[in-house]
Amino acid sequence: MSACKNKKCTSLVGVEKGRLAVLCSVVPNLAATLLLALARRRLSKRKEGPPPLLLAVFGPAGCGKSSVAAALAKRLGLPMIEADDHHDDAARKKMADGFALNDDDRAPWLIRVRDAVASASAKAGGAVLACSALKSKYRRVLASSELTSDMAFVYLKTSADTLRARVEERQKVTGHFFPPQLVTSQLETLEIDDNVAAYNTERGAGGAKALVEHIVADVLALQSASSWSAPAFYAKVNHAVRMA
Ligand SMILES: Nc1ncnc2c1ncn2[C@@H]1O[C@H](COP(=O)(O)OP(=O)(O)OP(=O)(O)O)[C@@H](O)[C@H]1O
Ligand SMILES: O=C(O)[C@H](O)[C@@H](O)[C@H](O)[C@H](O)CO
Repeated sequence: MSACKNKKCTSLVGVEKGRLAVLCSVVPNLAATLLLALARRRLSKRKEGPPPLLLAVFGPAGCGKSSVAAALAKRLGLPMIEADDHHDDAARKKMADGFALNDDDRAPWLIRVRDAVASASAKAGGAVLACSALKSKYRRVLASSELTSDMAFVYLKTSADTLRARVEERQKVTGHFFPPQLVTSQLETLEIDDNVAAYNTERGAGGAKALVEHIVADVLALQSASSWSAPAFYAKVNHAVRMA
């Protein structure tokens, strides 16, 4: 049996080298045909409409991600996904008992959250997520499926004192499971890189409501110029303090 002579084909084979070589000997130019079909599918998907608007509001406990994500979702007419709803009982108990989650605890949870966002976004053409997503690699997991790859990350920058005060107050008032003593570990775990749009939650008057309007204005400005994308969003906000 002769091996496939198509150069593109040899670059495609990888795992299925043997089987694809056999197929290519039967169907001439199979690899080129497959590549063309794939490119056409991608193109037709893009032509169907604007890319989904996927925002992930993230940061340590108490930064306001649940409040801000809920208001953003309402304002933008999109579903909201709350990552806390996807923690299993063991993880909730661990945190309630005063122990921080580690990478292993968070790994399956991040996949569940990613998949929930993907399915909500596929139905609604976008979604707003509230998720701690403290490390860069956690954010990469959230954006790791085809349907979530356009996810834009909104970081709510908040001082340690404010975080502690908000989490303490919330626990007193609502009996929320997350204890204030875990705020330190949240801050130690937090990693901020260039792939985020950072908003300061403590500057200016108007609290969470005004903050949401700033975020919406930035997003809509890019959308109305047909230039919405996560990198364009980061460049526009560029870590600037938006609550001046
Ligand atoms: N910008 C803000 N200004 C003042 N208070 C705020 C602001 N954002 C949120 N809060 C208050 O802080 C508390 C924590 O907010 P929220 O539950 O939204 O935070 P979170 O980041 O989702 O926390 P967690 O991840 O622990 O659930 C709430 O009582 C909320 O009303
Ligand atoms: O990654 C984590 O450590 C968790 O997601 C926490 O951030 C909590 O669930 C949340 O803050 C409580 O609401």
